[in-house]
Amino acid sequence: MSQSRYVPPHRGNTSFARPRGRGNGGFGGRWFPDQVSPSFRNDNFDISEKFDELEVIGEGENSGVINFDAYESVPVEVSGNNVPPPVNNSFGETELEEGLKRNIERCKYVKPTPIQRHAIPIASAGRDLMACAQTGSGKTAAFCFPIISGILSLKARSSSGLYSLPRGDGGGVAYPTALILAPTRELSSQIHDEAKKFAFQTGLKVVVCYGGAPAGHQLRNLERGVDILVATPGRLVDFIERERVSLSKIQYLALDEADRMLDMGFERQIRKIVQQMNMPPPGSRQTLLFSATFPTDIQKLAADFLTDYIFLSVGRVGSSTELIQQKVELVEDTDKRNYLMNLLHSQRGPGVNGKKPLTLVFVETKRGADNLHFWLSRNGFAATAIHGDKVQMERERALRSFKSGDTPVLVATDVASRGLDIPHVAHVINFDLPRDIDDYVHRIGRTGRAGKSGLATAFFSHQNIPIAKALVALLQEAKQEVPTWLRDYAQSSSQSDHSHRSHRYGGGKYGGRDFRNFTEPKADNNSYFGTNGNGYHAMEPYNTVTSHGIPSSFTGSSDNFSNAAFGGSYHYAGANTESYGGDHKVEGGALGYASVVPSGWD
Ligand SMILES: Nc1ncnc2c1ncn2[C@@H]1O[C@H](COP(=O)(O)OP(=O)(O)OP(=O)(O)O)[C@@H](O)[C@H]1O
Repeated sequence: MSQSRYVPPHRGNTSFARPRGRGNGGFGGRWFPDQVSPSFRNDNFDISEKFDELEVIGEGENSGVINFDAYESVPVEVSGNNVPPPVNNSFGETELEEGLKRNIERCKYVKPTPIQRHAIPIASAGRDLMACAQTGSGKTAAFCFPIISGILSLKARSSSGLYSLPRGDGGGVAYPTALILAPTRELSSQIHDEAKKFAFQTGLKVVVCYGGAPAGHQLRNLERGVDILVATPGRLVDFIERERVSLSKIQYLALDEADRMLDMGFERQIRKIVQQMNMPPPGSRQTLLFSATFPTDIQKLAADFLTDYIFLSVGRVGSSTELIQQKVELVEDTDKRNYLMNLLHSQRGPGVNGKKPLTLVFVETKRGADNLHFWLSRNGFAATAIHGDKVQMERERALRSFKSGDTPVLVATDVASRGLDIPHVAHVINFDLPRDIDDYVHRIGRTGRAGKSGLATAFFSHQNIPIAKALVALLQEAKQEVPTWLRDYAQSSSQSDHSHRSHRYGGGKYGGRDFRNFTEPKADNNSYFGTNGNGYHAMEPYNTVTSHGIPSSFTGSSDNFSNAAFGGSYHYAGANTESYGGDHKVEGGALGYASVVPSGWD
């Protein structure tokens, strides 16, 4: 892809009315030559070679060593009214507060990543934002920086008597100014750590609340006051209902993995938190939604939480980064274990810096994770497992032991698929492919982060035919080799069209653009898009700037989603409860719709 300069759309018009926002031995298992599956033996794919090409970096070395060139050629699309221009090449150009800038330097962040270049000025200008960028490209800082900076400037005004900024009422109720929501305990803990680093010595208090850990300690932290609260939805609702947290002073709301947070399972809780618990409405708070994937139907739901927002996509939404080398192997279910064993054995060698490359193995169910973990251990592999049925201490222990390299193989459900930033993950293996292509994108995104290369191998069995078409589209887009047999499956699946993904993604295309620009005009568009005061009219396309060519064939999703997705009732196109095997739960929702909670999620 050729590089091209981004031309800001409205250089002359960047002022906004709202004042507030300016602002080891693990692979030494037994070798079973007789168990090598014939297809593996005959395959040209020699994984040990691939590993020689991979960079394995030291703990914490992600910071400051981003290979920015890897991100320069990605397309950037931004749409909305009066879009603030991006900064060029340094954090110095941003309007971020000095205390934060010092911390950015301390963290060795030399220059902003593309998502940061665009998102920071937008969010600093007080604008609502729906932002998408590839996995591992620095989204956490992109929403943390403007929030931290914004609160710091609020505090400056507060100390000069211009503004009152409470943290707590002294009577045990905490009043955070910013709320960052994330879907899993581990991710919220990670965001908390990051935010604390960036808020170092600024006087800001960052507190985290998540389920599975004793509430007492978290409550004591809250009692001491909080500026930025990072939370998982369940624990937060609990604390609000116990009147230990009030959202009435929220000025900033950020949803990380926003599409997941608004998808089935979480949407009800998020609506409760955002719309039914005294949080200031859109327009009186700033809302930032971030993810690597943003299906069109979820974009539409998300519009309820935003006002006059800017849509920003860096890299095609839902696409995987070209930094990850993707392989898809045809492996029947009965062969998967042998295949895996061969892959793990072939990852021989000491690795870089004496560290073993870490391998993350995704499976579909919690029971499957336990079984595979047990089998690997019995066969001499230093492995551990993480899933939603494990108690928090076990989850933390598993992650620690994986990160340290003591158990360089981690078997996981989707609970580990989103957001986790673990240095050294060199290989992601989809032992079971997910049903949803977005989950695949997030899973493989645990490698190839911050400009580093990575490897992802998927075991494709006949059960995965429904995802074939979307997988082919994704591989093509990421300039990866597409096996002929996979193309054939994709072809046959589109003929029989039994893929529910095709409903959601318009036949394998991704919801990669601001849905406001390509929704079919309808007579009742204004009311159709809800009562959120967006002032949005779908007939008039938003100002859209694309930094360089998005292929003309790429015209967004041809959604077949149900109109009902906008109201209280939500229908997941094509999904029914039978289609979810394993240990997915179906819950009757208070709003009268069924919610499917996939295994392993909090
Ligand atoms: N400007 C920067 N300079 C150097 N390192 C950076 C910069 N921005 C982010 N990083 C590092 O890049 C890594 C990936 O960032 P982050 O976890 O925010 O990615 P992400 O886009 O949120 O990924 P995901 O979609 O998986 O959640 C982190 O280790 C982070 O410290």
